[in-house]
Amino acid sequence: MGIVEKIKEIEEEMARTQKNKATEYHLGLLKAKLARYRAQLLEPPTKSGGGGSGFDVQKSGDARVALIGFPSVGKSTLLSKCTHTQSEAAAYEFTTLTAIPGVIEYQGARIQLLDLPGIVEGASQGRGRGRQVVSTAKTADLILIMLDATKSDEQRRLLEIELDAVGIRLNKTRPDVVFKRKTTGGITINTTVKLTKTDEKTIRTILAGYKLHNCDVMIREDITTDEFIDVLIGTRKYIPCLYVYNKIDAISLEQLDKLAHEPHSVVISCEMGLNLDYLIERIWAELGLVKVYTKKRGAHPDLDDPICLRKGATIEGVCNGIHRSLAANFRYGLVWYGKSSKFAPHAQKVGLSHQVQDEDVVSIFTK
Ligand SMILES: Nc1nc2c(ncn2[C@@H]2O[C@H](COP(=O)(O)OP(=O)(O)OP(=O)(O)O)[C@@H](O)[C@H]2O)c(=O)[nH]1
Ligand SMILES: [K+]
Ligand SMILES: [Mg+2]
Repeated sequence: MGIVEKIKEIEEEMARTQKNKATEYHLGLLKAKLARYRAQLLEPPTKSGGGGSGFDVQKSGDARVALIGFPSVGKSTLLSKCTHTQSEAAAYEFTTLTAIPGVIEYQGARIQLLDLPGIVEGASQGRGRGRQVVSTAKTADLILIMLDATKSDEQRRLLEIELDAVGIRLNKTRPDVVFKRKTTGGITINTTVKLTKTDEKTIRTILAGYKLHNCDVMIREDITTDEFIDVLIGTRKYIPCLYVYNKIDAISLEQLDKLAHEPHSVVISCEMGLNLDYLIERIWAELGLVKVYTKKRGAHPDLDDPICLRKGATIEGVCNGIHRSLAANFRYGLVWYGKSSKFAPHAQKVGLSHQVQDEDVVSIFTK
């Protein structure tokens, strides 16, 4: 029996099993098995096999944003509107057959936008293009789930299932659980909060299912059984996501209003060019990028050419953004007027490890 069949069998058994106190840990065991098979399914393919890895497109710029959606929702139209790259768009499904990168230039940042082929239900289980698309999504800093506003919201749930199946967790943070393997000493489970969605017995069953007989588990959040399995598997990707509803030119104002008010959603019309600037603002905000202006001695800050960095970046990152060799010759930095300087409007002397904030003005002094 192949892995796909084994997964099907377990899923069927889970569907048959009523959820109650008595079956809780049997279900936990099944979930653990299921997660293991799914992980196997996603192991890198052999050279000849293909299918398991993403498209071979080099990452470029400050961040990568991937477009995921069913065929003909308007992914390629969006890429052509927001970047200088043209991606063929047409009224028939599966127009796009490979990954096509474009660049969004915004606030000094160069954001790579990846147009991808449309996927259908089952993409994560199958071989070939669908798997390649969802695997590519794993490499993104932000996922845009693109939806056709004229179609049912069922499409959204189906896409979420496909991404979930390859280990992507959308708009979630890593569960606050510390897990340590040991060689002896048995299993110790500590919790700092009351567990209402799982219990210690289930957790022990799952650990046994993974043949983990010696480990320390510290749970600091009211997690579910699935979240505990995610911690054990350890390769989950926690990626922010925006739900982009396209083709709003074709729906009523009432429908539009409802979609626009859902969390993490943006409504647009590629064809009519509606709300595209706002979408880019939202992309920027979700990525949490930071732009820093540099200032030479005695000169005004260079406001035209900010350096774009990732959230949490330091002065060292600023140095590398200016010139490769700058960090090696670094003496000290000054942060001017910026939000991270406590002494605005004066300058604060800082070292390489100082974290910069959005819109900081920075001077670097070398040896
Ligand atoms: N009404 C309307 N149609 C749109 C809009 N954006 C795109 N379309 C149309 O939708 C169709 C599909 O657009 P594509 O950009 O090819 O869609 P895609 O998601 O890239 O499709 P695949 O590559 O096949 O997965 C085309 O006929 C577009 O003209 C929009 O905002 N409103
Ligand atoms: K299309
Ligand atoms: Mg396309």
